[in-house]
Amino acid sequence: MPSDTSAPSAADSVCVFCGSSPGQDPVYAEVAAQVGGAIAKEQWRLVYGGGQKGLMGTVASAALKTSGSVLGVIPSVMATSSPSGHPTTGTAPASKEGSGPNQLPSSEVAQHHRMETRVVASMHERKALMAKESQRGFVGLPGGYGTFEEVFEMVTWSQLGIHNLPIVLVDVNQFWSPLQLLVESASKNGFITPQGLQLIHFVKEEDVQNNHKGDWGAATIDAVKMMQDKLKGRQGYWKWEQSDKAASTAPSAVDFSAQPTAIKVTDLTYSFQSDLTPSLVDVNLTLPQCSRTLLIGANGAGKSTLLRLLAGKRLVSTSRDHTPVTMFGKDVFNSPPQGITYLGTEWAMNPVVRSDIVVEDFLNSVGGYRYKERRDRLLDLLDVDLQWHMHAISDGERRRVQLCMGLMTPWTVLLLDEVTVDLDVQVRSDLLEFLKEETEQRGATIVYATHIFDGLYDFPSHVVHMRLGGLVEEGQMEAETNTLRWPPASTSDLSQLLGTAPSGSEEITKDGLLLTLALKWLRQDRDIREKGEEQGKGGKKRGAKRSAEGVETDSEKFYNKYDYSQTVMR
Ligand SMILES: Nc1ncnc2c1ncn2[C@@H]1O[C@H](COP(=O)(O)OP(=O)(O)OP(=O)(O)O)[C@@H](O)[C@H]1O
Repeated sequence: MPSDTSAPSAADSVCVFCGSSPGQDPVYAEVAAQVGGAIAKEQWRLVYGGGQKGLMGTVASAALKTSGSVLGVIPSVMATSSPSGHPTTGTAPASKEGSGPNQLPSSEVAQHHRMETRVVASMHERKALMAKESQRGFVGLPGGYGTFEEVFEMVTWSQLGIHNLPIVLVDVNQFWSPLQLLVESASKNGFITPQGLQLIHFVKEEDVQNNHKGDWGAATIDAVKMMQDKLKGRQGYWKWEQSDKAASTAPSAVDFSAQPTAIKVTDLTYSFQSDLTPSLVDVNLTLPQCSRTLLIGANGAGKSTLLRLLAGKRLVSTSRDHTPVTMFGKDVFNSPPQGITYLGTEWAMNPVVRSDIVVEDFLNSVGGYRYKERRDRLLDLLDVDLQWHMHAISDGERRRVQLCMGLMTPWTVLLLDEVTVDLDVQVRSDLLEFLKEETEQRGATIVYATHIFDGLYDFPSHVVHMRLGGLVEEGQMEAETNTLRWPPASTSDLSQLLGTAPSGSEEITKDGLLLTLALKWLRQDRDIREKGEEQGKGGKKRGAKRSAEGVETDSEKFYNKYDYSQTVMR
């Protein structure tokens, strides 16, 4: 067992979800006790819902009686009171489920650090903490709605590839069998893939009797181990043990509310020509200094237009009391602040940068010698050869020269429009790291539009979804900025954002999450656009035109008009 002075780690902990009622049949309590005892015997720590009553109390007491170690996690509204030394929000107890902290620990148990109860603010926090502290997996004993919900959230996280831990349901009295049937039926009906069926293991009476001499605890431990082996190598990016540390050092932990506003867009509507549908409609956006904002949207959503307007490349009509686009409080067109760098794809099309110029001369001509240290760092990072001739290099190499040139002079705001598209993955990854460092160390601000989401998960601090020239309101959008903070604060926020995993995609890597989210948004965007077109809003219907029967289609008209072979025949 764990020593008296050091608490057992999450790596050797298993989480048990169960009811706070005992159930009608005494067999439930017997089995809960067997499971609690077996976990302790295995020298694993039990993580559970922190309550005193019902199966919760039984499983915890059994683990402690077997000299096990227990961590209870209980929301403050469920705790009748908190033991001294436990954090509490001071909320009055609202539920009878709790009183866990009153019952446990007994002084003897507490002295030996075998029982710890953490009082948390909400049910969401409880689940997240229980999951984080349980890297052996999750066991479901009988219970009610709360237990179902906890079990299913863990299954969903597993399906999304957020974790790769076993989920084992103890089917005493065939308690979970109706659910097993439901899951099988969902699979037969094509809602759960065959791999999805493998995510849950049911411990069956027959197995317990035949192979474990009627000991449900031993059978459960074996099932967890068997599932661990089976799931080895499967995706599960969430490093629970590092998540606190990561959260405290991650740039997303920057208190953006304390940062000055770098970019402010207020009620911005913009048309390229007065008779054209506006390319931007009523855009409102506030981006704090040090932020890295990712613009996500379909082709034509307005990303480039917004970036160009931010760069002051086009005039936006202003009035005395309305300046739609400002940076650090200044009108970007009429009194642009120093240090705005815009890098777009059009640069590479300019004949000048395709002429026979040596890269070294080219960089010197734009003042590269003034920032020698930055220039050299970028030359290394972007793997640029100073002796290249601009007319005799590949598109990707030309892009690297552009980036080197554009990034040499220290900038305060960087606007990137798809310029990483033709970089190889190594250079792109190193570049993103460099850009991140620039925001963290120099307080620079970045807005980045791209359609490539590989390797991008850790990059943005804010995400903006654009559709048909406007910003789309997303679930957990921050009111002050009109953006989605990234990465999501918790795994439940993330799963809420993603909704269900797209069919056929059992495992989504950490990297794949942004792509999954973008795909979901873009599909919704297309549906909405098409519905608008059908209703005569938002332009003509795109795609092939199919006419009603007997009516000549455009392509038939064209064919009949220009079918020269028939003309020749005649
Ligand atoms: N020079 C222009 N003149 C007229 N309309 C334009 C012009 N440039 C863009 N648009 C229109 O403005 C809208 C937004 O285009 P924009 O280039 O900003 O989209 P985007 O989100 O950057 O797309 P992509 O992902 O393809 O780069 C589109 O409907 C487009 O047709």
